[in-house]
Amino acid sequence: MSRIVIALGGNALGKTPEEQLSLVKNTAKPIVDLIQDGNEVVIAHGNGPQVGMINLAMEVASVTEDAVPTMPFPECGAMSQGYIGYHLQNAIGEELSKRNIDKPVATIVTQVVVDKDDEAFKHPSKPIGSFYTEEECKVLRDEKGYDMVEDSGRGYRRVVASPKPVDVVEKETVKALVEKGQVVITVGGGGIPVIKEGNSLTGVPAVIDKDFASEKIAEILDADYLFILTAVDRVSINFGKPEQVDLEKMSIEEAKQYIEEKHFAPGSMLPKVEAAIKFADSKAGRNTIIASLEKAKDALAGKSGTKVYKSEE
Ligand SMILES: Nc1ncnc2c1ncn2[C@@H]1O[C@H](COP(=O)(O)OP(=O)(O)O)[C@@H](O)[C@H]1O
Ligand SMILES: NC(=O)OP(=O)(O)O
Repeated sequence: MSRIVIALGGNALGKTPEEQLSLVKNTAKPIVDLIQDGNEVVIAHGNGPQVGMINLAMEVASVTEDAVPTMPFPECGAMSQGYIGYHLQNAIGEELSKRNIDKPVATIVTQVVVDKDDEAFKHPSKPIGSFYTEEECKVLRDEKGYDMVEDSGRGYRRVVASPKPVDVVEKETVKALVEKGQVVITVGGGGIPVIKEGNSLTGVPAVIDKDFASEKIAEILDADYLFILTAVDRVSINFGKPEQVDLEKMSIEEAKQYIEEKHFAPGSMLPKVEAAIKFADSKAGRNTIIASLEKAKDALAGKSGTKVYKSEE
């Protein structure tokens, strides 16, 4: 039996409520496979498209409707956790019931402490929401003051600050539930970023990378594995080129070398590999596996995915 923290990527959730409701039924299956095999599973997920959608909807509505107040960004992050968690916990609960596994599933609204002096606040880098044309991008920049960037030839997207996670506020609650054998969904969307001053926590307008937040909760829970589940079966070098090589494993040293050689795209594979290195390096026996959602069970058996490990093991 292993304790596994799973970070779910965008392909597990889709972009619209209808798409999400349908996709999470498939997402639940490989997760429940791991639970059925006796593993303790904790689930984290992204929220880039969802928090962008919620924030934009609230902004538009607050301008056009007197009855709708301006909704601060951290509250939009909290809404995204609730909305995604609601779909995920029901889908996982249903899949568990179908297999006659009696286990409660719950989503914890989770806050993650960040450093108010994190340099990331000066350099917005995390893409959220939809893709826009160049003309739409200009309108959003001028009228809403959004920071916009071109995203890998796919169009323009809004970017917000993405500070690193320092601590998880609700960690004792998560630990207690995991110890009781319950399935927990936590640090959704990387957690609601908060700054701690004295006894108070204040939300800040930012989106923490879910791969880094998943790594943080995996360390806190002393997990055996961090599973970063995405749309590709393995991490590659020379990705998308004729000489592409899909990797079964890489040591921390090799991974760092590949980062220097720029094999991993910033904002997509790079944070996953960085989170993988951090977890594998944090304590002997801890491994990260970057794999596809569908092949999570094969990845645990060493038949799929890319394992990132400490070389002396
Ligand atoms: N070196 C690489 N190896 C494998 N995939 C890569 C690499 N560089 C970029 N990618 C792309 O990164 C994607 C994963 O990033 P992204 O879609 O942002 O993740 P998420 O699943 O968290 O939403 C893969 O599906 C792939 O298209
Ligand atoms: N919070 C976060 O990392 O979201 P995405 O995975 O959707 O970018």
